[in-house]
Amino acid sequence: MRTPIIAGNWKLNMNPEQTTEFVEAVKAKLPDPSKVESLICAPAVDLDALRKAAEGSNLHIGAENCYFEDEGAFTGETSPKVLNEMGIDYVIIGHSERRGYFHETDEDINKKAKAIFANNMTPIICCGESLETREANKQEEWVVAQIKAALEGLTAEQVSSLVIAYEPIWAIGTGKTASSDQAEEMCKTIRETIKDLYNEETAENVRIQYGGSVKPANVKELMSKPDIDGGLVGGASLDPESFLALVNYQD
Ligand SMILES: O=C[C@H](O)COP(=O)(O)O
Repeated sequence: MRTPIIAGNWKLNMNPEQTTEFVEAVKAKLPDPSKVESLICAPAVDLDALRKAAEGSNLHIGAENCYFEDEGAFTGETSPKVLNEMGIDYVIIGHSERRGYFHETDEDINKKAKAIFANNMTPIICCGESLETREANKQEEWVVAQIKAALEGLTAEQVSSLVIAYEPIWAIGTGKTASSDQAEEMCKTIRETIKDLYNEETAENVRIQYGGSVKPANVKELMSKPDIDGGLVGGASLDPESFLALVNYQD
């Protein structure tokens, strides 16, 4: 049985003071973690404040990116080793904004996934097609290729424990959500791909989120789909009331 996971991705928003205020506002009202896992992924500069504020609560904490080397001459990068030492649980990798603006490749994403596992954290691997790819009806082959490349060389045990976020680029920050049927269709395809690459047990264990204009008004409908195990939420995760409505969607 997969535990749903609702994650906020704050992107380049919030400072340490706002982070502390946000956590203070939500931490007593988060759902039982056996029912829904609540997670905030924050900019690296806010992670220390996030960890301190979330201590003793049901809030998991994540980073939005990391490098694939633990240390060395890599100016400006974030070490997965240090993220683990800081008590970070999850790291988002392969977000379309990283792929697009920062030229992150499938190969980088695969190396990052391995580095995150080597440092005892869990990757959230993002995938998703552009509007152009969807209009050409090539979205399945696109996403399947991204998944195969990201998982290259990972064990069934590792894949069972990780999270995949399907985020169609045309639905991110646009207010245009994929329909719950479109989201389900791709999440099912991803699960079938993992079954083909590994086995049924691994496919049943892996958690797959949908991301792209998820908000309190549509979360319940999306979460009612059998292959959607959570949401990766940008804009609607920045407000404490909205975040609480998302994580408490079962109430
Ligand atoms: O990682 C989150 C996604 O990019 C979705 O962002 P959004 O909820 O603002 O559309």
